[in-house]
Parts: sequence; C-alpha cells; structure tokens
Amino acid sequence: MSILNVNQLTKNYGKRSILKEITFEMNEGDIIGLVGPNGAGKSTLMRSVLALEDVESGSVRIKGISNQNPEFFRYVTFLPSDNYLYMHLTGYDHLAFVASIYNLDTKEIDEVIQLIGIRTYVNNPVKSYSYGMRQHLLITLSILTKPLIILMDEPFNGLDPTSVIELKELIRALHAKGISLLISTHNLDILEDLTNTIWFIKDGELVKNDMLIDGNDPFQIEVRMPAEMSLENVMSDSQLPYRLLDNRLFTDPAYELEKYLEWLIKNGVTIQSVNRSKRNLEEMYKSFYEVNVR
Ligand SMILES: Nc1ncnc2c1ncn2[C@@H]1O[C@H](COP(=O)(O)OP(=O)(O)OP(=O)(O)O)[C@@H](O)[C@H]1O
Repeated sequence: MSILNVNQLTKNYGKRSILKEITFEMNEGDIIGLVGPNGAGKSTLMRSVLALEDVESGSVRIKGISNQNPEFFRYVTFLPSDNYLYMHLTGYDHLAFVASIYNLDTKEIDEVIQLIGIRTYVNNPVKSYSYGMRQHLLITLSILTKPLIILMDEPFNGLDPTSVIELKELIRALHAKGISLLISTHNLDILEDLTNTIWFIKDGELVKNDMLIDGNDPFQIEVRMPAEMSLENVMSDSQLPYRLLDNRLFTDPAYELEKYLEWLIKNGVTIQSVNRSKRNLEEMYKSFYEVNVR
C-alpha cells in the first residue's frame, strides 16, 4: 500500500536545477537505497520531502496529508547526515524533549532505549559520546515517535564495522515492524545487503526502475547431495538446461523453478537454499554513471 506520494517535486538553487519534477511513491515496508555521486541531489531530495527546503513546485503527502501540515511529521522522521545534537545535554534530555512535544510517556522512552541499547550512556552528556554513540542516539530519537517512514541520509558514515553490522540489523528489525526506509549512502556493498530496490539520481532525475533482481535472472539452488551421488549425474538425466558451480545449480530462466525442485527432490537431493542471483550494484553504478576505471 502506498504511504508516501511525491509528485513533480522541483528544486533550484539560483539558476541551477537540482530536482526536476521528481515523482515517486513509497509503499509500506519498502527499503529503498538512494544512490548518486557527490552533489547529485540526494540530501536536497530528502530535505525537500521534509519541507526543510523551499521548493519551486510539487507536492509531498503521507497518507494524503501534505508536508505543509504539521501532522505530516507524526509519520516521518529524518536521520540527517550532519549532527544536530546539543553537546551539554544528555541523550535522555533529547529523548524527553521529543517525547514532551509528542505527548509520549516515559515508558515509550525506556522502550526505545532498550531497543537500541544505549542505556549505559544515555544519562551522560552528548559531548562525551563517540561518533557511533551519537549516531545511535539519533536513531533512538528517530524511532521514538513510531514513524511509518524514516529517511536516513548517509547513516553509515563514520561508523566502525561493529556499528555498521548493528545498524544493518536494526534496519532489518525496523523493516520487520513494517517501517519504510529511504536510505542514501555511498556504500554500495551495504545497500546490496539490505535491499533489492535502488534508485539512482542523475541530472536532477530519479531513475527507479533498476531492481537488483530481475525476473529474467536465473535461480541459484544450493543443495546437499546424498553420499556417492553427484549433482552432475542427477542433472544430466533431467532434460533440463542448467549450469553448475560446486554444490550450486543455476536454472535456465525459460524453465520453471518447480521443475528443477521436483527433479532434485525426486532424486533424493536435499535443497538447502533457493535464491535469485543478484546483479552487481557496483557494475550497475559504473555503467549508469559512465565511470571509466583505468
Ligand atoms: N544551500 C545551498 N545553496 C546552493 N547550492 C546548494 C545548497 N545545498 C546544496 N547545494 C548544491 O546542490 C547540489 C546537490 O547537493 P546535495 O547535498 O543534495 O547532494 P548529495 O547528492 O546529497 O551529495 P553528497 O553525496 O556529497 O552528500 C550540489 O551541487 C550542491 O552544491
């Protein structure tokens, strides 16, 4: 179900056109990766959606409510790339401040502190936090109001590998709760791990029909063979076209997946996993932005 509708959003800086009549919608439970080189307009797009920028034209609505209406901000939160925390206040002060605006009780603050795991330092002043701890506080703030959508602008910047893993897990957990996420990042590997939906921004336009998984790509079936049997022997009798790599079988997209599964099971082969092979995001990025590597 569509929850965010952006229609013909246009933004200029002086004579420069940054967003050109951008139209898109986000559905419940979407994770969308927003990709583009420095200066492509990713932050401008997020800020314009949130009415933090004056735009030339266009409309933005969540469940039909315009971003000119304060109620809009009950449903969406923003994790900006620049830190806007107050250094002399504690993490808890920040949470209590937002809770007071939205009439939330302390139980709800405690829930998010627990969920993000910031209890050991939430009562210390923010100036004593590391970069990752500040990022965790910002994330805690962004989920306190139970939004339907979170816009995250480069959330992985400056995080150590442990914090990146934790943030990816958290994003998956938010997604499992039905929250939709629009995430801009330059880290293509992380995005590839999180989602199949990538939107490119180029020359002020959004190209959003690039799915990492294409209906025409083969399936990859990982199997475990009974003792003294080989996958090659089982498949050579099948009359189905295939390609093998170790204990993995790649199907031919012209044939139904079920045919392969039926044949394997009939021959006593254990199916361990079935995936659609993903296209490589870095390759897509290089060809889309015509990056030539010498
Ligand atoms: N306040 C401003 N005044 C004038 N130009 C601006 C302003 N903010 C951004 N720009 C310009 O708009 C363009 C888009 O900037 P934006 O920050 O949205 O890009 P981005 O894709 O988020 O880049 P990055 O990946 O570097 O964060 C850039 O060329 C930038 O110089």
